[in-house]
Amino acid sequence: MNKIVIASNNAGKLREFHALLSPLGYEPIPQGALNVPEAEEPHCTFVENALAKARHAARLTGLPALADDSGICVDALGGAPGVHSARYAGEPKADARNNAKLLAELAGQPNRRAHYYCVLVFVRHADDPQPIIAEGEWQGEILTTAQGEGGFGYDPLFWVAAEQATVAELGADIKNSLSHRGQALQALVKRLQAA
Ligand SMILES: O=P(O)(O)OP(=O)(O)OP(=O)(O)OC[C@H]1O[C@@H](n2cnc3c(O)ncnc32)[C@H](O)[C@@H]1O
Ligand SMILES: [Mg+2]
Repeated sequence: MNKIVIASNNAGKLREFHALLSPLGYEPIPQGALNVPEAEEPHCTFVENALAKARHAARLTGLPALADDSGICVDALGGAPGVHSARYAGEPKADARNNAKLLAELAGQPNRRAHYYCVLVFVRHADDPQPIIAEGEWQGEILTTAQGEGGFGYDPLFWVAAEQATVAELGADIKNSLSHRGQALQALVKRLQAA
């Protein structure tokens, strides 16, 4: 098995990585299981934050590491919350408060267009000079009330017209086959397997 430490503490992401990577012969290990504390994410781009998280986990474990930095970008809010999605409503991170803030910011706003964005960074070791980087994007709209129980984060508010459902109403397999994270992971794995 190819062990990869997943440089994330987000239970929703970890579930999705497990489902996506295990069938491909990788053994994803959450960084928390190896006592890696959460990394700083001080940067203003997703890719810089993902690189920082991947290097941090690889440095502390000696294993190859995969990090995900992602978020929701709302057109009418000029791309916010973007890289600040996890802490949109402040500390501590909380999906319910983030969703409530997003609805409040968009009250009365007819333009509900948004996209999820995900960048994945894989490093073979902490100082890897050639990280593998892949990205994915998923277009949708922000509803005015939450619908569905699945997924995590902003999923109950994110409407996918092609499925006539919010992401929280899609099964995990369908989400993984369509999502920003699923798309990025497919691209990353192709590059990993070619390397
Ligand atoms: O940094 P790690 O430990 O991976 O976990 P995190 O939750 O802090 O992750 P990010 O810093 O990348 O912030 C991403 C936020 O964007 C949102 N998000 C990203 N992908 C999502 C998805 O598939 N469904 C719902 N919300 C998502 C959600 O609020 C996440 O907390
Ligand atoms: Mg984070």
